[in-house]
Amino acid sequence: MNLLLDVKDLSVDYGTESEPLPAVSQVSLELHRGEILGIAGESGSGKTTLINALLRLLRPPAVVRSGSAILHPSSGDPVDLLHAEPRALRRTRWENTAVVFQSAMNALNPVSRLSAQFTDVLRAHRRIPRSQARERAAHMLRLVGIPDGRLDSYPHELSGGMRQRATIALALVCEPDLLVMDEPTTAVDVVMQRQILRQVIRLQQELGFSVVFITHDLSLLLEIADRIAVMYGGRIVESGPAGELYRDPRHPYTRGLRDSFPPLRGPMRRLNGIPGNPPDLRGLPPGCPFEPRCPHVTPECGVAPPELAEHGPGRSVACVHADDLPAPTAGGRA
Ligand SMILES: Nc1ncnc2c1ncn2[C@@H]1O[C@H](COP(=O)(O)OP(=O)(O)OP(=O)(O)O)[C@@H](O)[C@H]1O
Repeated sequence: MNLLLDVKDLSVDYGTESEPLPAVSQVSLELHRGEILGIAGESGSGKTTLINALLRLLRPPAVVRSGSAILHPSSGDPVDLLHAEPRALRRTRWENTAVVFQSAMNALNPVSRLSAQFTDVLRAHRRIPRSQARERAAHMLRLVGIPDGRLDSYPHELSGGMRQRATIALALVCEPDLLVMDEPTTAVDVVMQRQILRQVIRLQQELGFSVVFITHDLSLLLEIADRIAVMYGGRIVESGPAGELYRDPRHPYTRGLRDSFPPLRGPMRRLNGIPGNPPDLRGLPPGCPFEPRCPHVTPECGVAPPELAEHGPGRSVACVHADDLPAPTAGGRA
């Protein structure tokens, strides 16, 4: 089976009092083996809440209201990620799923040598002798360009970029099927950002895992992702093949997001921010959540939140104007 992760109608709220905050609403997505899925959206659009729900890392007051998330690992039975018992969950972590967080550079234990951090994880999940675990650690570090001589270094003895790469190598040490990366390049400069992206793509091609990559920067996703899902106000508002979605966004928010960041390749162009602020999730308008900021708003936008509907092969858009989106105004791009 080619499908690795199947998420259906996932909704997550914060707070259980009378007016909960709907951080993620009815999100459905599929991730195939060997695929890199990018999730983009402004701060507060629900990206982190979504992946924390999938990794079972949500803490109160977060509550999963509804939905399902099934992982189909390359070996073993499917895992119901939202309901797995703690033992099954422990097995799934590192073995099937791994995560690199926003603060990847600080994710390593500062008082433990790299070798110890790798062997601890390996010996908790594989019954292998320490010498073999050490060999595997050295191999993984070599894969991300860190020489054997650094195996016994402490994290503070490594440069920021090296720590970042070591964190990625550690996440991959048990050969997970799924690597989740939440803004892993936010803290590094653009040169290092590109190096890390290239490395992730190379590792992915070599080891064959799937990736969910979260960022607010759509142009960065164009470099790495096969498919992109754009979130706004806790919902997926557009998804599709990365190049197509970037070249021809059908949702005004996707267009705005694209035009807010400089492209990593090609000529410089004028940047246009999205006017207004992200929505207050406790007081969403009755119609499209993007309506108050949308340059193409018409009366029908205010009636009901548009459904995420299919628009051509592999593409879905939640906008009543997806088929007749006017050309961008001066300064923007076609
Ligand atoms: N612990 C919490 N309690 C209450 N509300 C929260 C909590 N964590 C997040 N939220 C709210 O949930 C919404 C979604 O937040 P989330 O962090 O998932 O978005 P995000 O897209 O990942 O943003 P960022 O890029 O800043 O991490 C936001 O409105 C946020 O304020």
